Amino acid sequence: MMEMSLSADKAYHVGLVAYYENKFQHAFLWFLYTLNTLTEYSTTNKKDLLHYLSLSAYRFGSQHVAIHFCQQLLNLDPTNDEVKVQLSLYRHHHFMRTSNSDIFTLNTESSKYEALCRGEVDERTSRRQRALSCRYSTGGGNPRLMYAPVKEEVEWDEPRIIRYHDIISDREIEILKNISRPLLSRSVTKGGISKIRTSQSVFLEEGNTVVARVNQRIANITGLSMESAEHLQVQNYGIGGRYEPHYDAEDNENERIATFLIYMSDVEIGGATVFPKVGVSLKPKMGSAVFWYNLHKNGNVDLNTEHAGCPVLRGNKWVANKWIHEFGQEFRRPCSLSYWE
Ligand SMILES: O=C(O)CCC(=O)C(=O)O
Ligand SMILES: [Fe+2]
Repeated sequence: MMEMSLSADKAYHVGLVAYYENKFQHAFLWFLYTLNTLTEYSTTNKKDLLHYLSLSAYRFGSQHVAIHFCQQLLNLDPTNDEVKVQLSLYRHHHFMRTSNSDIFTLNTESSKYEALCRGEVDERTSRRQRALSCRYSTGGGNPRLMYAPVKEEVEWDEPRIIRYHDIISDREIEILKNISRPLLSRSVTKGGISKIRTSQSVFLEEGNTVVARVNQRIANITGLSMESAEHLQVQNYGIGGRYEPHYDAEDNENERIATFLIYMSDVEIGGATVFPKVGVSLKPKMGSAVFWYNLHKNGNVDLNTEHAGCPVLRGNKWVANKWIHEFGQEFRRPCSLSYWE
């Protein structure tokens, strides 16, 4: 196998991107890699690199590391007054205490999410595995599914996450992609365009027969009313595209009671849907869908349903979201007054 390693210049570039996204610990580690792999052929300027090494250490809260690299910069450029000022600032500045001042060990708040995305966590212990099962389902006796039951697999017990296999054909997927492509635009979150959600998406209205058919199928499978559901949202992620940990629902009236997420592609590497609070990772499988309730029966957000779409590392990811709301489900998923459910 060919040995692949990232050049110093490319690593420097990655470091800069991380730095300007305020991910200082990541940035620092990329800059450190750059420093260790720098050769006479590299175009990266060593002074710039040392400057960013000290800055990212400073921003991360590691005073001695910031001073160390600032000192190295001064050795290389002894007459630079700006660096002298910087160094004295570092020496006298009151540093913010961070939860982890060991800069070499990645330990950020999002570490569980990242570890899940790297495939390093699997909470599916054998005890837990035994609680999981698969079966053919008729959506609770829905006549439309009596002779064509769907393959249902329990992916997780709490929160209950169900995977439905082969619920949409390759042909239907192709049609949905084709009608979406010219309409896609940068996805937004509640606050508008955001670095935490880097994908393109479009809401598709029911006018198209395939869209209407897919919506009807979701109603059949889940047994829920589509009365207050949002339009089907097709979403496409390119390389690096992701959606960082978030909840689909908030504490408002008529919230997103459930999410039905259809995978319209496989992803070669990356792109899993992960639930950091419980440690579950769902691999996109074209033609399958996953379903979960975002709300407890008492209407509160189920805090374990926090989830993310991991960065796509290789390939291209297509999904379609159907967000189903509370209104209309009163008799289909009765509410509970209990604090616990
Ligand atoms: O792409 C995924 O795997 C998750 C998408 C998601 O969570 C969303 O769009 O709300
Ligand atoms: Fe989501």
